Amino acid sequence: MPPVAVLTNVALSLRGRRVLDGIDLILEAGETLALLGPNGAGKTSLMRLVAGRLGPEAGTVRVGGADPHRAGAARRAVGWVPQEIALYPRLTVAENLSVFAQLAGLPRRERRAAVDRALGLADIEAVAHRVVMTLSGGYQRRVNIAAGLIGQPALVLLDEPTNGVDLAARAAIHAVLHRLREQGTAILIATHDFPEAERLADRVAFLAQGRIVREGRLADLLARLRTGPPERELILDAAPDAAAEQVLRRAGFASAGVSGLRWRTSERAGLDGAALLGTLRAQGVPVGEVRVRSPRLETLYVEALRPRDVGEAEVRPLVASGQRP
Ligand SMILES: Nc1ncnc2c1ncn2[C@@H]1O[C@H](COP(=O)(O)OP(=O)(O)OP(=O)(O)O)[C@@H](O)[C@H]1O
Repeated sequence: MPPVAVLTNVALSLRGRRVLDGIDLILEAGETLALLGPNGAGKTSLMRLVAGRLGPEAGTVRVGGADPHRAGAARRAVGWVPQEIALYPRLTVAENLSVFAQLAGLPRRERRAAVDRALGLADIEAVAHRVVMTLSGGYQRRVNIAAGLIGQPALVLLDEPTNGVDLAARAAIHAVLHRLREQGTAILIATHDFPEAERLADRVAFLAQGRIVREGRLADLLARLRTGPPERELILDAAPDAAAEQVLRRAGFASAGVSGLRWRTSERAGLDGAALLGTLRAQGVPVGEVRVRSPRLETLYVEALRPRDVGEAEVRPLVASGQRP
């Protein structure tokens, strides 16, 4: 099956500033790709290109072989779920979906079935006749997703769909994404939530300053990482004083929480646990326990975004200021 979306050497500038550069990305039919990156990295901009809301400054974007910025059919193959709730607050859920069905160009006779299908996929039939503004934030998010699914798109783009929702709503949204995946829909999801990306994604791409700095199948990336030395996590008996903190930092540890009691290696140094415990204690660090931690997506992300030595630089600063003002 041909890929759903292909981006080739894409560049984009907004108000004279380069926000994406050299983007090559392929999304296969039915796969879920998680886009991770710091604020301002360009995730939303990349999705807007795939949705055809923007055209690239250089390179090409293709959805189902056509340019979504110019071809309506390609645009309609993409369901866009924006980060903010984009619904009519005074209309009911079903009325909202009906409006979105009309906007998606569905003929009148097909709209009712499309609304029912989207209600079912998002598991929100129970609130179909509730006015949107009376719903909880979690339900509004699910309606927002249902609106993006109304035209049965081959590819759905979700921009931080679980941002700010409680655990129950998050689980409900994940269930929607699993259903979509089961029916063969390709999904591109921007998220800051590592466990979410691990749970949902087949592939991940890390974006930093407008460039993809690492991309691959999640299982392959993690497997490669796990062949290296394990990460170490220290549990301290007491918060370290300034001297102990210095020892920890020199040994490559970083604090992993606000209490100051948990520290992790960023270097993944190969020292054995007992030796590490002895060495740190001898230098006045109140270590209670050394744990082995299996490297996770977060480890990959930190590694991928770490500034490289000159000459090895994969992450080239693209714009002088880099981040949002
Ligand atoms: N309409 C716009 N005009 C000018 N600059 C913009 C516009 N929209 C975004 N930008 C800039 O483009 C860069 C990328 O922004 P984008 O929203 O794509 O990043 P992001 O990775 O989605 O960030 P976040 O995680 O905060 O949502 C940022 O520097 C941002 O300030």
